[in-house]
Amino acid sequence: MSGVWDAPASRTPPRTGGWRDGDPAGDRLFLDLDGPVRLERGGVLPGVRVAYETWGTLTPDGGNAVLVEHALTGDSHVTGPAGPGHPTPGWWASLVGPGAALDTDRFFVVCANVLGGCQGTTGPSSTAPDGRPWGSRFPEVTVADQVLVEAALADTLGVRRWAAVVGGSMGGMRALEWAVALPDRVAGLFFLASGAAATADQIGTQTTQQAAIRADPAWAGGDHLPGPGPVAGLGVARRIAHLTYRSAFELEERFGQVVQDDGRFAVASYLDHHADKLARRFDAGSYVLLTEAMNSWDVGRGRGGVEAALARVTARAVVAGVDSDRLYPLALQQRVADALGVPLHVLSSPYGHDGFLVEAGAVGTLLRELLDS
Ligand SMILES: CC(=O)SCCNC(=O)CCNC(=O)[C@H](O)C(C)(C)COP(=O)(O)OP(=O)(O)OC[C@H]1O[C@@H](n2cnc3c(N)ncnc32)[C@H](O)[C@@H]1OP(=O)(O)O
Ligand SMILES: N[C@@H](CCO)C(=O)O
Repeated sequence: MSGVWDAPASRTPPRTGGWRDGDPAGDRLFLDLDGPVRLERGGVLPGVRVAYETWGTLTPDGGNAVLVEHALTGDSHVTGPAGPGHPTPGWWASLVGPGAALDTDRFFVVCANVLGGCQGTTGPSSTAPDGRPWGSRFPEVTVADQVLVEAALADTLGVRRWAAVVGGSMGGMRALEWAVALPDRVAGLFFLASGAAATADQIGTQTTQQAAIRADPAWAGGDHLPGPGPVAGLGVARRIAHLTYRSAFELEERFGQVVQDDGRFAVASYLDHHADKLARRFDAGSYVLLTEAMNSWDVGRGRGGVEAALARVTARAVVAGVDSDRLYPLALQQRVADALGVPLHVLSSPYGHDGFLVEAGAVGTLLRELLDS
């Protein structure tokens, strides 16, 4: 397996939590992992900080834990209002809580900001040992590296085997990597709107988004000065990405050729809005790093190919996709379902790839199916 931890976690927090930063209103917990952390592509990090949140209570045997994996611009905040450390309200807010699909009366739910992210876990905007941001010096990371960091978190929390690992989109990649790399630690797998390996179409749109960021003079080769940074480039990247996240049908129904009073096409105004919102809350360095991790995603790398890798999975699996998803079309989930010998669940939705976030009710029904089986 790629990526090796040379040292155990430097802190052993109590089972239901780690240490908090100075903000008493913050609901994130933190774990510091000592390095050196050797990454799949050859880079080394001297240590990694992991920001995470938990809901519910871990049972003494550690068997009721569910790991939720966020997507590209998500973070640890699955549920709850926006607040310190998480600029958006919970992205699957209705799915976690007492009586919810991820029922916190039964399950201990965990979500961590991904390695390379910008909401508390070590990433390009974090401070390197020399006191300056990592910036362009941050090493390339892969999905396998991200899962190994999460495995160290699981060890520290006292979770030997997850009741389920759950994720959509980029989160689905980490969920699948968990089930393949560490099959004895995953009892249930929920794989949604994702694929087993990056497609040329995904790599094409993601490298185009990266080019938009790099074309912004404020990118400064990945070492932008403190301040807003390459917000214009990041905004263009988000506009391109957001179009891939929604369906042509939905955009046509909502916006058509309508021109607003301010002279902008309504659809352009909508994309401007999403661009502005992301540029205010997300680091361009993390955006480039994480899209590159997605570009290099191939669960079959070094394992004899996708089907051979998926043959390692022992978890009960629920595999689902969205019928209008043009970025992660159903054929990608069908391949995973076939290899795992399970049916493909198709969510019917006009919202395209973002259906994995918007159609929370249907997602919850499938989650219950997995967790109650
Ligand atoms: C797994 C993860 O964690 S990924 C992170 C998820 N969160 C994000 O990506 C945050 C960005 N938001 C989104 O991507 C989407 O809003 C989703 C997927 C979360 C939800 O989708 P929807 O509920 O369908 O929202 P939609 O895409 O219609 O956007 C609504 C916003 O567009 C704005 N909007 C709609 N039409 C227009 C227009 N013509 N001009 C300007 N703004 C417009 C609305 O005012 C609303 O703004 P607000 O979000 O600031 O309140
Ligand atoms: N809206 C999601 C889509 C990517 O899966 C995000 O920004 O993370």
